[in-house]
Amino acid sequence: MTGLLIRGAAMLGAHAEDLRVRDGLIAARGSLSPESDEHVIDARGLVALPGLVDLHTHLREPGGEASETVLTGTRAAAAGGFTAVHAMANTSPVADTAGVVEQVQRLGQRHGYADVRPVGAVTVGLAGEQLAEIGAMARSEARVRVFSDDGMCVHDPLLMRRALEYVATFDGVVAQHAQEPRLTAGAQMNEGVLSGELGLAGWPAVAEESIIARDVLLAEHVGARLHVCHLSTAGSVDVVRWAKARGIAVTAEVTPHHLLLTEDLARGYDARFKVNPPLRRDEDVLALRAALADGTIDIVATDHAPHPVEAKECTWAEAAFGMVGLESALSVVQQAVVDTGMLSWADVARVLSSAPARIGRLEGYAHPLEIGSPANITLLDPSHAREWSTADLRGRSTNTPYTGRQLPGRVVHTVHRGVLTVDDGALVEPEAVAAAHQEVARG
Ligand SMILES: NC(=O)N[C@@H](CC(=O)O)C(=O)O
Repeated sequence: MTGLLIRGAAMLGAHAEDLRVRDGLIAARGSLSPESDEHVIDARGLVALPGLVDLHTHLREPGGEASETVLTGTRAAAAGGFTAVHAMANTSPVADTAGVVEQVQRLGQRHGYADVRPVGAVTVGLAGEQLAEIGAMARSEARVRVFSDDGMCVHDPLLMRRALEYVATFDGVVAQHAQEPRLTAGAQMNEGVLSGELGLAGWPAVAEESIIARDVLLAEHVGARLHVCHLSTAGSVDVVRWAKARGIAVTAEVTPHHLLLTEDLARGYDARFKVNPPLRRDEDVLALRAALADGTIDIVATDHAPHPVEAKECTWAEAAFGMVGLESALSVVQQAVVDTGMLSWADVARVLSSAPARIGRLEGYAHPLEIGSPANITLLDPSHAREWSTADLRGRSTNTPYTGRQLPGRVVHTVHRGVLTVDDGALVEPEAVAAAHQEVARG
């Protein structure tokens, strides 16, 4: 089989068409008849989206292979409809040299489930004391464009200024984890009445908002691009809205979980709901949804943060921060903002594919589903609904916050560079994915 014919999918949720995939590209659209060497996919009733792009994934390799690897994480990505992920730098060793980022990128290429774009650390060892080899990572084979100490905030204003100045020279971006460390020492959950009631140290909204306010001003001062990771408060939305109105080159992301879940889930002290930044209040969730709808927030990014069972099945205070999110992202977005009428499927294509690709300077996603574009395609069934369980996960860790929840939508097929990675809801085996990529490469 050298090509694919996808029949009758609703393009970006609008009118139905057939799509022909050849040599890794979208070759034709319209009303098409199958050719003898084509694999035909009946996609009637399915929505066709461009392959999803995650700007914020923790793949854990090297060093954290007990929680996730590049292979298991990209399989989880494919299952969730993603064809590209940006791999965060908080690995062990930290991705702060050209050697580590090249290693991560090559692992992604070898497995073939999704493009893996390494994120480079801003500071050596994420320690916040000395700039990492930013230029070497940018010039490396991995061509790093996104730099982040995610998990840690670049809190020293001078280092942040220097990092912004540096990345501006090659059109890179600093993705800031906005968390003032002094205001969040020992913090366990959102600061408010509930944290007092539960006896858990509070994490004030101002710890996030004050860093964003400082950094948008620094970005303006030096004329650089700033990206703000995982916005979680209504106040952060206000600051970003103000900065954009002023013409500052800032972009912002929200996670699926911050669009759906609130701090009330901490009541049971179940550490599956412990995450950085913490789940906030209803008002924050509504402000984040509205900001995504009006464009103040540019993208949805998963912050997929796998952890081993022992890091979550312990007391709240001892547990690690983080939730897995690649497999559930599209369903949670559908529930929070599509089924509520705030975003169309074309908007979803923007916030989960073309906009994150643009921020990461990733090519091939600018013209979703257009003829001549790389064939990165996600086909989903939005009418499907199911009770979420750990059986829905494809990565190595099970720390999902959605177990027992009704979630809509199901990824039925994922096509990465012309190769099926998910077929009829099931992951395609690694050997078959590798062989199909070789066939595409041979033309
Ligand atoms: N988002 C999370 O809750 N966890 C992240 C890093 C972080 O603490 O931000 C992780 O790497 O586990």
